[in-house]
Amino acid sequence: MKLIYLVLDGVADKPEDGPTSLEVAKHPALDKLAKEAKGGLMYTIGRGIAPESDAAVISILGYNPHEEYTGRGPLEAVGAGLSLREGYEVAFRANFATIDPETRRIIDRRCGRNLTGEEAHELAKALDGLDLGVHHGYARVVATVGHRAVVIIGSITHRLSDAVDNTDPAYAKHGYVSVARATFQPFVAKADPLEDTEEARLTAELVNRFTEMAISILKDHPVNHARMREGKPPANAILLRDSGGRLPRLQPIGEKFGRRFGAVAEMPVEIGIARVLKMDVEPVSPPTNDKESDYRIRLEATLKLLARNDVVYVHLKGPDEPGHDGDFKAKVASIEAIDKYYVEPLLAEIENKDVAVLVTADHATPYTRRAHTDDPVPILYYHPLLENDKLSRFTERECARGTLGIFEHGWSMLPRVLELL
Ligand SMILES: O=C(O)[C@H](O)COP(=O)(O)O
Repeated sequence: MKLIYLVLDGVADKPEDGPTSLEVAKHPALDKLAKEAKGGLMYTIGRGIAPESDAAVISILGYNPHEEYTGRGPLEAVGAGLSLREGYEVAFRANFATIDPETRRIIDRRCGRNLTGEEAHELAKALDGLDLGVHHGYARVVATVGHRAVVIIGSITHRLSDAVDNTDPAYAKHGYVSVARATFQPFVAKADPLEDTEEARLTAELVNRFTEMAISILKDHPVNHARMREGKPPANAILLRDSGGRLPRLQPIGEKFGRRFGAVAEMPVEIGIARVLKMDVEPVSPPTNDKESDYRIRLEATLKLLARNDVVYVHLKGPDEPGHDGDFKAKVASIEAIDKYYVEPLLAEIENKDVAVLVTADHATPYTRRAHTDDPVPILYYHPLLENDKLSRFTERECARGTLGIFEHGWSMLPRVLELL
């Protein structure tokens, strides 16, 4: 039996806050699957942890991120095609953001979510290769998707350390796992060294210099003048988080589970994870406004990978962004689009074939909270030969009734599912 492992980024909400997006959305294909599936719930890393996607995805692919993990930065970097000079470079996930340059108050961490690829590319070009003026320090900057970028802080001569704090106040760094803060002071933070070493002090100094230099360069950049003329928020700062100095050394997933794994990934961090785990990666273009075409491309990639692999991991970003934006209607619409343009034709393709389907999320992004939370996510496991749980729909509350029970840690879920395959 083969397996399609579908992850809907941030699809879960907080049922205590009222009807969830999954409850309100019309998703007949997911519901059809639910009626023939087993259900369950999962804390993707553990209770009390509101994870970012990077550590959560590592976890739900069967790896305990508390054991061997090195942060999101290096994964974003490898997903964007960059490599790191270990010991002398530290990679960060970055956001172009809108701030008040006088007070450093953050107005929008994602500069209106309307930064185009070309704009981001131009802005990154203005910062890439920057000489930081001390310790032979430099910065490499590459724009990825929308307001997202990768920043690498390096030194030609001095060893650096990834033990430095985020300048993005929305996430708290707990070792290598960053956790979304429910509330935070909206100011560009100073990067503090997180250990008492010369390397960490020096890295923090370079990060802070880069942040200041970037603010003064971006302020007068023609892209920002044009954006302001159009009434759009300028991308006049760059916030850093999730430092890491090397890739995690994880056993390739094919070797770990004795099966061939393929991956359809839209965003650099998931592409990076799939590369690190040596999956057969079929990168697809980043999400656009044409959902019908986006999901057709993703379905074609899934079927191509299914022909030559045992498990295909598919990560769809869809519901996460409207969850962050607190946009309930858009979150509902994104679930409906996935159902109509991806799940429904997928089910038609695999009908009467030996293919099981697992559907879940990497974390909850409740539209009521506008951030990731530690709520458990629903799991639906359809296997044509297994007894089903008589669930009526794919929702948080329905899946909670399922016989798979509650997984306390995401990393124990995939081994269990593969055991049942
Ligand atoms: O969209 C992303 O890249 C992340 O999932 C959320 O990150 P953000 O809080 O910086 O938008």
